[in-house]
Amino acid sequence: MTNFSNKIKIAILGRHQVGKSAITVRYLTKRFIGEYSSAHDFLYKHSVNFEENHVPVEIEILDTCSNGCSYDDVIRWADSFLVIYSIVDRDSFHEAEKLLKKISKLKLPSYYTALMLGNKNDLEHSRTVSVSEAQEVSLNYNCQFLEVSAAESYSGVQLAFHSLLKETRSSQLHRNLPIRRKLGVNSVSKALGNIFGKNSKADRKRPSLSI
Ligand SMILES: Nc1nc2c(ncn2[C@@H]2O[C@H](COP(=O)(O)OP(=O)(O)OP(=O)(O)O)[C@@H](O)[C@H]2O)c(=O)[nH]1
Repeated sequence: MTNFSNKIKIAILGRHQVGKSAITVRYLTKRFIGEYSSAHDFLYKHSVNFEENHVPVEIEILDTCSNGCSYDDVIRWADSFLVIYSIVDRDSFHEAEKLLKKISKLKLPSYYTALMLGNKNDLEHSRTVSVSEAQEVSLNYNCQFLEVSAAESYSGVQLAFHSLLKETRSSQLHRNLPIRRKLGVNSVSKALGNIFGKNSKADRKRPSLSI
């Protein structure tokens, strides 16, 4: 049995007015609320079932208020990050990229997961950030990418949170496996050997794939 913490800490980051609170509250209550007080950070504690085995996982979501703070403490605190920009605000996209850069520097060498989320895609007519450039940034920082509208769709917001949570969960599980059970080079090589028949008598002369 593993004895690691059954908790995931998510930080919601992004420029002011991109919809950080709208997305957080939409996920937690399924409702879209147009205006929020944004003078303080809010920490929400919640229990969710997003895995096939239906074991509830404790999550903490920190909805930050973008008051010009550096976020350093928040970045050190969190295991995973929802980095939000608005598809109608280019500055917020550049800020999301800067935040991903900062997270990757501050979290090294520890593992973290991140999802870059373009919000307000109901405002397609005013779009200033294309999907392809956002995809490129997400590839550069090895994070997931999605676009949603907190105003129009609960399911998109739920998908974003659950994709992030699933990735975070599987990385936690993998890191807590005993070393000999992790899929190392040897076991990858062995698995490929099985697939390509390296170990079967009939195929011994087949060129083997070495890693
Ligand atoms: N059209 C549209 N408006 C949205 C959407 N999500 C949020 N908004 C609006 O955007 C504004 C900012 O939303 P907030 O959730 O307060 O944004 P925030 O990032 O938490 O703001 P700060 O705390 O000030 O940084 C509000 O007027 C929301 O109603 C969306 O998906 N579509």
